[in-house]
Amino acid sequence: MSEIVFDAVSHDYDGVPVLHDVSLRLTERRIGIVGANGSGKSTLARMINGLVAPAAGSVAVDGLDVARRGREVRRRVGFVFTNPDHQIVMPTVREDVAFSLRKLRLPRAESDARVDAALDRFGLSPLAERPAHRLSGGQKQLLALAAVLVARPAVLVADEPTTLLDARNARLIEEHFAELDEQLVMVTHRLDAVAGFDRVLVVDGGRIVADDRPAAALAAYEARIA
Ligand SMILES: Nc1ncnc2c1ncn2[C@@H]1O[C@H](COP(=O)(O)OP(=O)(O)OP(=O)(O)O)[C@@H](O)[C@H]1O
Repeated sequence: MSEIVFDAVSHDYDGVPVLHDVSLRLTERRIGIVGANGSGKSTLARMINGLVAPAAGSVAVDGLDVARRGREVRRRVGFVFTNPDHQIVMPTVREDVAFSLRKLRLPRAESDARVDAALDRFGLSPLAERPAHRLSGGQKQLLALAAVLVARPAVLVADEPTTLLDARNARLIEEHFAELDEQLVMVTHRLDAVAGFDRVLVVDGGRIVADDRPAAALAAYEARIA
């Protein structure tokens, strides 16, 4: 597994503090981040691949400082957004998955094989030639996942990947996440989704207020919101 290290990280947006002196070392395979709206979860998640640069402190992935070695870090860390429309960039499903490989300059046959395998892994092969923007919400999120994982990141960060989905699709996507071999850091409001994870962080007011195995962390969270 990769080692994700937050060292004394604080952050503010336009002078409004949102994270306060967060230090963490994340090495587990499946890590959940839960907490109230506006508590700082997305900001924390986005720092792992440099979408947000900390105002103070530093974040490193496998010893690579995210602020200085962003390109290398982003090769290791894939990111899945809440809204898949924000990351679908090509007209068809197949083209969108293939687009993720463009920078790797792989031989055509290898690139085709990897795209086929990624489509197959998420049940998208029958939709390969369909316009990506006409997929259902659940299918779009599967496409976003396929398009990120085809590049073989070591770590996947997902920021509320099921929030826009109906209950059935949310469960389907969560099942896919649960089966991933890649290291996963997932922000979610669906507490059931992280119950089987290795570690759960509870964020409140920009601080990590619980950091434990799921049962203990979720009990601490529920006690706070009761
Ligand atoms: N780009 C931004 N500019 C200004 N303020 C921001 C920005 N992004 C987030 N914030 C603010 O920072 C705080 C933390 O936001 P963040 O998105 O990290 O929280 P969150 O825990 O993920 O919330 P939610 O569960 O609602 O998605 C909030 O008060 C939010 O309004």
